Order: sequence, then structure tokens, then C-alpha cells
Amino acid sequence: MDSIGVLMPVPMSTYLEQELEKRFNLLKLWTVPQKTQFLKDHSGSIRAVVGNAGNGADAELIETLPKLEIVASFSVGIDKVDLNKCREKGIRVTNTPDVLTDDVADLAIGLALAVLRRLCESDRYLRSGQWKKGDYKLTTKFTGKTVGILGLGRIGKAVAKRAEAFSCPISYHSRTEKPELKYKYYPCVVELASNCDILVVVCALTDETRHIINREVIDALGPKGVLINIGRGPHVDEPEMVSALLEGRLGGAGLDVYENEPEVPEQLFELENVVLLPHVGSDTVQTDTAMADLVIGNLEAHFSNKPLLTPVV
Ligand SMILES: O=CC(=O)O
Repeated sequence: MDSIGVLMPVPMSTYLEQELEKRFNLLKLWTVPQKTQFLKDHSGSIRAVVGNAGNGADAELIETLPKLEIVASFSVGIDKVDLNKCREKGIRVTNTPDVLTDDVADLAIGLALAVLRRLCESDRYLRSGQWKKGDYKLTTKFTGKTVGILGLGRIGKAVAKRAEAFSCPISYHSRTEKPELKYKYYPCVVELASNCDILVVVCALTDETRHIINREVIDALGPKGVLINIGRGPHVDEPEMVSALLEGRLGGAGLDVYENEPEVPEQLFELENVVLLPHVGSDTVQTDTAMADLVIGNLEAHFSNKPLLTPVV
């Protein structure tokens, strides 16, 4: 398979790069200065694109690559892949579900704890020597808080399971009710937000879920409510969230994703009730390896005419 051109637009995993290089002709787009010319020069040999959560395969890239057969995303979310264009051209698409579920769900709980118990802020308090002048102030209990989950897929269910261990009543909103689950279903997001202390956003980003967290939902969550976003930045109307936090209309936020990554609204930097992570939901050594193995497994299956391991299209 070493003559098959595999295009990687941005760096994402050293292990994945090494393993791809052992099997394919890996073309690292970020290393070349003349990207458009490079793509033209290699358009006859590129049969696969390996993208990620930030850089997938848009219509323009797909049109540039006439021999493209598969987009294997190093991510579970495939909102940066033009799925319609792929369907139209018969291009297969795969992602990396399941292997990252635990890490992302762990991080949701970590963010909720970090916001309510002010873990980052109290760490800064100690490091700056302020403990010597007095104890850190009281924070807010997490155990028993009502957790509302927006999107009860694989990761949403894993968040629910973890929150249950903290005796948190669970409620959710998703496109359809899941009667087999004992959690309370709200057919409307505003109702879910009105009835929970912590709202975790974990659904897929689609045209329907873009800005699903708008001013009405934020106000329903209210000055004691905490928003946790481990889904995608564009789920949230970011300027509305920033104003609500600055004006005290929202109690706090734990964010791993942003509307224009890596740009993050700087007004949030000064807020002690906000914890900001640089989109690291699945970034552990173990999950990086598992995701890379899945990308490679999908590419090998495709180029050996075997069934894909985790097909999306
Ligand atoms: O954001 C990360 C992913 O979609 O895997």
C-alpha cells in the first residue's frame, strides 16, 4: 500500500504519523509552503485524507482531489467533513467512536468539579502565596446536583453514568426520547435548562444544533447554573454566553470547545467561575493510540476491500 497517497492537512498525533508512514505515502500538508501547488502536484495519487476535529475535508479540498476514496477522521465528530459532497462522489467517511468515550466523559465531570469546587482558582491561590494570608473561600458542592445532558449518545450516557455515581439526578434532551433509560426526558432544551443545575452539551454539531444554547437557554439555566461544553463551540452562542457570565446571569462555565478555535474570548480569562481547556477531551496517550489504530484499521480495510470498522458514509 506504500504508493497510496494519504493526505494529512494538519499535525494531530505523532504515533498516527509514524504508523501511517510505515504503510502509506504520507503527505503532510502543513510542512509545505505552496499548499495549492502541492495539492495539484499530488492530486493523482491522493486516495485518502486523514483529518481531525478542527480540519476535515471541505467541498473545496474534495473537489481538488479527483482520486479521493476515503476520509478517515481522527475524531468522533465529523462536522468538518462535507458529508453531502462525500455521498455525492461516493467517498467513504470513517470516524473514531467508542475509544474516546471514557476520556471525554471523564473530562465533563472534571470540568463540573473544577467549576463548582474552583479547583483551578484555588490552585492559583496557593501558588501565588495567598494561602499564607488566609484560607480559600467556600465553594459549591457537586454531589447531588441535577445534571441535564444535551445529547444522550455514547458520550452522553457515559457522562450520566459517572454523574449517577455522584448521586446526581439525570435528565436529558435529545432528538428522540429513549424510553429504555430511566432518566427524565425533556422535549425542549429550555425546559431541560430550567430544571437542572449543570447542563452538559455533548450532542453532535449539525444545522439543527448550531447555537442550540442561545440566550433563552442560558437564562433558563440561570445565575446558579453551570454550562459544561465538551461538544463543539458553535453549539453555544458565544457572545451571549460571555455577556451572561460577565453580568452574573449564568453561574459558571466549564469549556473545552469554542466557536473560533483556537481563539477564546479574552473577557473569560478574568472570571474565576470559568474553567477553560484547549479542546483536550480525548487527548490522553492511551486514547491517542486507540484512535490512531482505528484510523489505520479503517484505511487498511478500505484498501483491502474489506468492510470498514467504523463507517459514517
Ligand atoms: O473533538 C473531538 C472529536 O470529535 O473526536
